[in-house]
Amino acid sequence: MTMFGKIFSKKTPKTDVKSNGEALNSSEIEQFIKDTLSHYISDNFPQGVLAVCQELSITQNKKITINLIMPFVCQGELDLLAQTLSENLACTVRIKIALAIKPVRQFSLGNDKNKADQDKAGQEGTVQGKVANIIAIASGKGGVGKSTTTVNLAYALMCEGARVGILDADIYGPSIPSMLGLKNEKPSSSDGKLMTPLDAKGLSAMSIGFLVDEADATVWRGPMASSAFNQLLNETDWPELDYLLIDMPPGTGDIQLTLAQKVPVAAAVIVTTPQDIALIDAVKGIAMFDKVKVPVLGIVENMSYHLCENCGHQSHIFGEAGGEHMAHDHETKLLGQLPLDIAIRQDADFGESDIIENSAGEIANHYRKIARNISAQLFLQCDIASPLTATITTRI
Ligand SMILES: Nc1ncnc2c1ncn2[C@@H]1O[C@H](COP(=O)(O)OP(=O)(O)OP(=O)(O)O)[C@@H](O)[C@H]1O
Repeated sequence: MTMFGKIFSKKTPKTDVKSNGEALNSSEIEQFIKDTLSHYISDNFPQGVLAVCQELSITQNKKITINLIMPFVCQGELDLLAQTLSENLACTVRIKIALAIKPVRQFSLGNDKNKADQDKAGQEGTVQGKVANIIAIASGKGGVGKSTTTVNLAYALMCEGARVGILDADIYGPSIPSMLGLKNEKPSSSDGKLMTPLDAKGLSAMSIGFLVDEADATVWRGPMASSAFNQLLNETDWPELDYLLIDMPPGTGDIQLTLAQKVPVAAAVIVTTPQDIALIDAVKGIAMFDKVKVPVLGIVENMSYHLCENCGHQSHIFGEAGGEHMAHDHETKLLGQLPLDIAIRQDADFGESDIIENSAGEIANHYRKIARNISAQLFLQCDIASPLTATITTRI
């Protein structure tokens, strides 16, 4: 299996001049750009960029700007392609991406109660009408860094240009408020019916932790927890969002199964560490989503290695390549690996975000790459317009 992020780009000739020494004219430059875009192959562009691009326009002045409308986040990846084009054309080339992210699934939930919830949500213009795609972030085992990863992936998707919300479904240990720097904050309501989500550096956030004391929530039994969660999801006045990430409670018991069934989830992502006991529970997580027919996009291996700040040595504290083997054995993708890094722990503890402060930094790059893989795989694996599942028409 290939590790995500490797780019398999077909070589294009260095070509600011023709073989006879003449400079390329503007239509030759345009053709060269289109050829490069269609021949660029990576895990997220298995059939090139043009196969998934919805609109392309090119402006040529002193600089060249390529405007693309895309169905998933990819700015960080295509910035690298713009660099290659700049070198090849001996001129500054920028790729500007506008996103047109559509819901990959339509829902008609089975039982009457769910249907009623859904209708109510639809009428009130909340989750069904406003949120394009809900992605559940789950882990079989507790403490593997699921909440930390959810928060950072939400910021990373935002850095890539998406409109993102986060919903803390970890009813028994809502840690998202403090990770977002919103501890002790309360949501308001403009109409006395729907709650306005809190804003965390541009993310729309909702958590049971905003509404009740942590100690009160921990004693809730299944139905109470599940109805509290439904309220959070459907009685929040979500703005228009491309993605709503749900931080699921750890485990694969009844509560998790009920949530996975009740929520109109487009797909799930499993977070694990490379440790054997975490992997065994992560497999249970995959099985749980299979049971309720929610596609699993892949797994994120957290705390994969620690990089010594002094000598740069990589140590695999929780074992090596466990996530990769598991993904292979269960025919899913390894969406990426994250280091065990003190800065990640400190940001989570202090409610800060290096991803927002330093969006081109090393930590941001790790999360942004995984965020792009999630967004692309959701489109490629689940959307009817995906070139892997259907033929699409490209408008150029
Ligand atoms: N990549 C990382 N590097 C360093 N510390 C991390 C990393 N990921 C998570 N942590 C730290 O590990 C601890 C557990 O993380 P977190 O609360 O996100 O786990 P969880 O799986 O959501 O836990 P729970 O099962 O309680 O919901 C936290 O202190 C967090 O700061």
